[in-house]
Amino acid sequence: MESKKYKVYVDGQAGTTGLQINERLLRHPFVDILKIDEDKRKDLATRKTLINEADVVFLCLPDAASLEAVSLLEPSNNRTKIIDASTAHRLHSNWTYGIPELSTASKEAIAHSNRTSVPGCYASAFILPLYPLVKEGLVPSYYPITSHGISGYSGAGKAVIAEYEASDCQTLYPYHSSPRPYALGLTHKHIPEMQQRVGLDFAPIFTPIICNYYKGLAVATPLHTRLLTQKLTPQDVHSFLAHYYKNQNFVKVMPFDKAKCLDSNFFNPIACNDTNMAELFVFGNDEQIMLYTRLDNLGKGASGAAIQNMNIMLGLDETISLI
Ligand SMILES: NC(=O)C1=CN([C@@H]2O[C@H](COP(=O)(O)OP(=O)(O)OC[C@H]3O[C@@H](n4cnc5c(N)ncnc54)[C@H](OP(=O)(O)O)[C@@H]3O)[C@@H](O)[C@H]2O)C=CC1
Ligand SMILES: CC(=O)N[C@@H](CCC(=O)OP(=O)(O)O)C(=O)O
Repeated sequence: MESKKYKVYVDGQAGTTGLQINERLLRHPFVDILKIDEDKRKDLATRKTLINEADVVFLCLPDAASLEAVSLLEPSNNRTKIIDASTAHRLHSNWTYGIPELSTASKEAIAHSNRTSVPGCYASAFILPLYPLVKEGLVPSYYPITSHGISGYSGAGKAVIAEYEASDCQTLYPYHSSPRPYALGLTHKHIPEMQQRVGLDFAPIFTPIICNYYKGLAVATPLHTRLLTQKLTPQDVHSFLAHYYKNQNFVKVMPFDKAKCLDSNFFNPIACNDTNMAELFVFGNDEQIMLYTRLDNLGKGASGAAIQNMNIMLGLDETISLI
């Protein structure tokens, strides 16, 4: 099976996510990349031909363009598999949500799917520790979750990258040098998938912060131990998560010992950069717990996750071209 070469087209291949997917495809032994000419990147007819010729299509586009790309599939085309990096299909019942580590059923669903949505970068980091805790009833579904995230500026796409990297950035955007909280209307676009995929009764209060470094993301979610369904210490929660994810290639629960996972008492949000890992941490005391996840927003937060999902959808080893 693994000797077959699959034709892969990346729609949006000049964007941040598209370029990163392309890098990983170039070292993938079982794919041939279908290229689009630079001047045809937004030409509907050319995109339609490539989309229908491909075995696998990655959509690395704004939401509206992703919806349009799906509409370009010929009605008779049951062969082409689509992996969408945008927000457009993440809550769609005909699409599979691409976090294979959540359960055996999640991975099976991806393996049998022709349509997979790559989760949001903050959403992946939020869902990974909370999903098993809610599923097992340790965190009640009615818990009023509050969470915050920090991300390098590459998460915001090429227009914002250009702002941060402009030679006159200091003059044009004097506030870009400091961390900038945003989405303070509490309607960040990842909140619906966070709530739905974890199975929370209430939308989490989630606030992200964009910072002046290129990539690397961390999401922190505090819990009061007295609001859990049973008496649990941070160490109990750590042991539970470590057991839950013990067989995963790309999700790792890090040592409970702070001396082993902090950098001189500081949490380092860039330590997963250039990997496809999501690393989970549990901190706290008898009263309060802090869940932390870090990942590369361009790796497990986007392009790495997209390739991992493709590997699973094609029945290949999920780690190909990712380690
Ligand atoms: N950056 C990240 O960390 C993550 C991004 N995502 C999501 O992935 C998607 C892509 O994001 P990102 O790569 O950051 O965005 P970018 O803005 O960097 O790239 C988007 C690309 O899509 C192209 N494009 C826009 N409209 C069309 C169209 N109608 N037809 C063909 N191409 C089009 C753009 O062209 P042009 O170059 O001409 O502008 C650009 O190259 C988004 O939905 C984003 O939310 C998901 C996870 C993480
Ligand atoms: C730093 C930054 O701006 N990050 C982006 C999220 C990146 C991402 O995951 O986008 P998708 O939901 O399209 O996958 C944001 O908050 O909008």
